[in-house]
Amino acid sequence: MTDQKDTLFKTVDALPGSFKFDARVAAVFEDMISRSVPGYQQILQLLPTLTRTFFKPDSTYYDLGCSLGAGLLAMHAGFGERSAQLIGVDNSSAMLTKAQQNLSHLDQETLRLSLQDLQDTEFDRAQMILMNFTLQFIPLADRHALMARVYASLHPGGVLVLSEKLKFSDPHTAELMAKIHYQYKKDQDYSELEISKKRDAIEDVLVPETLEDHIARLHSAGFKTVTPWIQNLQFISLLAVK
Ligand SMILES: Nc1ncnc2c1ncn2[C@@H]1O[C@H](C[S@+](CC[C@H]([NH3+])C(=O)[O-])CC(=O)[O-])[C@@H](O)[C@H]1O
Ligand SMILES: O=C(O)C(=O)Cc1ccccc1
Repeated sequence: MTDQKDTLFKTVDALPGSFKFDARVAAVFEDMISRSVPGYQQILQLLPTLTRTFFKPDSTYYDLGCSLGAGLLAMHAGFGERSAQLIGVDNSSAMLTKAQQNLSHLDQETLRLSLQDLQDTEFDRAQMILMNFTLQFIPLADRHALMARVYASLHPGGVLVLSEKLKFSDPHTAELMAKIHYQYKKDQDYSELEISKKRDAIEDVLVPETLEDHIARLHSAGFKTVTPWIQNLQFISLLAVK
């Protein structure tokens, strides 16, 4: 996947809560998420291994909020020579157009991309469902119902991979993590102005929750085994097995 450097907030004015997954974001998204989310590449690197661990021939692998298709590509790498189906869902046409290009080498039996709101998506039976930093954009009140439908769609023994930005209930921990993440962004060549504009733009659009709230929701949706498998600062990835 090729991509431009993310200079969006060097030029764009950021009104509070104005962040959208439009064409300007899609054009720089790979660079944006890699330079903003420590450990994003690590998750993608481990996904083929996870896919092989849970692989079930001819079953379905979802990426909900698939953006440019990075997670679909990583799961496909885990298929090896074996056949299975990938379904990517995203409600941003700018993202999905680029995903189509990035995944154009996959045939129609292997890949389906669906331009849809997750809230309106009916899920087929699946072996693995990836939600890599997507639930955080779903309205809080709708999250439980969505996770209950995700649980219902999985085969017994199937796995949900849920990656999210965390909120911390202890203010000292919250401040510490925010401080290191701020430095991380500066180290990635974002200016202080770019960082503060992005923070304003995603306010109330990306709504993080605590680890405890995520774990409690996953258990109440029915998952028996729920565990973090990767964490970098406030960016965590959980495994939930049915
Ligand atoms: N209601 C919704 N329905 C469908 N899609 C949605 C919805 N809300 C948001 N999205 C989509 O969810 C994606 C979230 S980005 C995921 C990164 C990717 N998983 C990756 O591994 O590269 C994460 C981030 O930007 O932090 C965007 O493409 C939105 O259009
Ligand atoms: O930039 C941030 O602070 C984030 O929380 C990550 C992010 C990455 C891509 C789009 C929106 C938020």
